[in-house]
Amino acid sequence: MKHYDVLVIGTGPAGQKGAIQAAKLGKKVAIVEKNPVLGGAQINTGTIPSKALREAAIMLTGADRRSLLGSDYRPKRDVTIADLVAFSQQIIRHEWELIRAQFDRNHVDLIWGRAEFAGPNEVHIHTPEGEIDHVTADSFLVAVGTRPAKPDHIPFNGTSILTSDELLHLDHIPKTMIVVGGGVIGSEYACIMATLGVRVTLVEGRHQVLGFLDQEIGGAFQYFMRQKGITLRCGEKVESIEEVQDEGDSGSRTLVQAKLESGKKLRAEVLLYSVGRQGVCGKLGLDTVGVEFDDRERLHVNDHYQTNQPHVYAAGDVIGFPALASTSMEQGRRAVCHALGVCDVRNFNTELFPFGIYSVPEISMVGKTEEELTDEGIPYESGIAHYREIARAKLIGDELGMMKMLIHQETHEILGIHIIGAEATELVHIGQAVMALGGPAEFFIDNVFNFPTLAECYKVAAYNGLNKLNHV
Ligand SMILES: Cc1cc2nc3c(=O)[nH]c(=O)nc-3n(C[C@H](O)[C@H](O)[C@H](O)COP(=O)(O)OP(=O)(O)OC[C@H]3O[C@@H](n4cnc5c(N)ncnc54)[C@H](O)[C@@H]3O)c2cc1C
Ligand SMILES: NC(=O)c1ccc[n+]([C@@H]2O[C@H](COP(=O)([O-])OP(=O)(O)OC[C@H]3O[C@@H](n4cnc5c(N)ncnc54)[C@H](O)[C@@H]3O)[C@@H](O)[C@H]2O)c1
Repeated sequence: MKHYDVLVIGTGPAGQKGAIQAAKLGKKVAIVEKNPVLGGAQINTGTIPSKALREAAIMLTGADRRSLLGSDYRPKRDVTIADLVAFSQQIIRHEWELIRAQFDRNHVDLIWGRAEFAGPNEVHIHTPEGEIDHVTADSFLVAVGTRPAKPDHIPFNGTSILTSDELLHLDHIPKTMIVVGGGVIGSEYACIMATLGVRVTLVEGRHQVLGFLDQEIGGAFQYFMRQKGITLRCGEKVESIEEVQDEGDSGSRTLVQAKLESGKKLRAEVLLYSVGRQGVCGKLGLDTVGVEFDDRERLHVNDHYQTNQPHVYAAGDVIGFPALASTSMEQGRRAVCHALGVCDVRNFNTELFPFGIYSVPEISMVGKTEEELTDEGIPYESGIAHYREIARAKLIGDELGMMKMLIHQETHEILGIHIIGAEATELVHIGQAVMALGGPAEFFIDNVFNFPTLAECYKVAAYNGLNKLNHV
């Protein structure tokens, strides 16, 4: 039986970075993967394919540069989602090779198969050949991710009633689509599909899509969604979903019907069900170690990513919020550092996690929203930069975007950066760095930015906010 210092379960971003960190510390480490491919949701079903689809849709339609192309630019209809996703296959293959090479270079043993605990320090690996490998380790990192929630009462069929994983295999671009759930997945895919000319209706149980956004940005986003032709049904819940025969002018065809609790009936060719994700801990044999999970099969951990059994660590989506590729990587690395007694890992300020939403337009934020600052009684002023005032934004044809900088009224410390528009997810890191280093808004006044760049927004927003504070 092979023994390791650390055994990692799952090759998504949390597992990968945890395994590499253990190897860099000179430990004997193995990583187990049950799927025939490396990289988890980040590479195969989530981040990379959805972003590739978005880029392809934008390239095809010029959607983020409408003011240059004109608003009636539409893609050809004979392109399929699978064609668009094919664009991502090259990137995905490259990522597989990169991960594989990293494991090889760092002497991480890669074991293919499904891992299941058989005791406090023992794991059984059910290999693709139908055998069981027995492995022991001193510490474990559980990084098994999540899967789309698929409640029993929804008649998923993989062709017209779909999860976000299945959407990637759609063999045509539908004319109409219902999206259930206005979280990050629902909002991103609603925008991508609307960009491709699909008539989208989005149903969200709460009164706003992406409810965690600063309300002004959220309001602007909903306005842009409607401008793209998306019908928003907020504050509405889906009661039932079924396939029905529709007798239209062009003959009989099968459609999906969603009945809302309010009694409304919506019909479309395709329905995406994206109301959150579900853990996969049930089949991990965690009872044999005494590790508990909640009713959504997620693990609870302490600040060091330890479960209730100190030698079993967990990181990534399996531990819940914020459930991002970006944060999962860092959690995996930190968990392993703690397991191996490395305690001098530098500041990890969870208050400064950035959020990047790859909708059309892009949205990104770091720090507090206006609503949070008001609730917490922190006095602030807001500085706004509209993209239409920025030369670079005009050059690239985005005159609708905006940046909002929230500035402490007394100390002028930056409390939050909120951006909607082209390159928002890149731009936010300038603000994040200044916030992390405690710089005041005046930094942006004194700093010289390249011209023309979108980064100039920082100067304009800082002037706007500080002028308001000085009653100019
Ligand atoms: C559509 C979509 C878009 C997204 N876009 C973004 C984005 O733009 N930015 C961002 O930061 N995040 C994004 N995310 C989230 C991101 O993909 C996840 O946060 C991230 O992949 C989680 O990493 P992880 O390592 O925890 O788990 P995963 O990536 O889910 O990997 C878990 C791995 O564990 C394996 N595994 C499970 N059980 C076992 C077992 N018993 N034995 C062996 N192996 C096992 C699985 O096969 C899988 O390979 C997106 C997600 C989705 C679904
Ligand atoms: N850019 C990114 O960082 C990115 C992109 C995609 C996904 N992700 C991650 O993937 C995870 C899953 O995303 P998600 O969007 O599936 O889940 P989510 O939990 O973010 O959103 C689900 C939404 O569905 C709504 N909802 C629930 N039940 C409903 C019902 N019956 N009818 C109507 N609405 C209902 C909820 O109010 C919520 O707004 C998230 O943790 C997210 O962080 C991140």
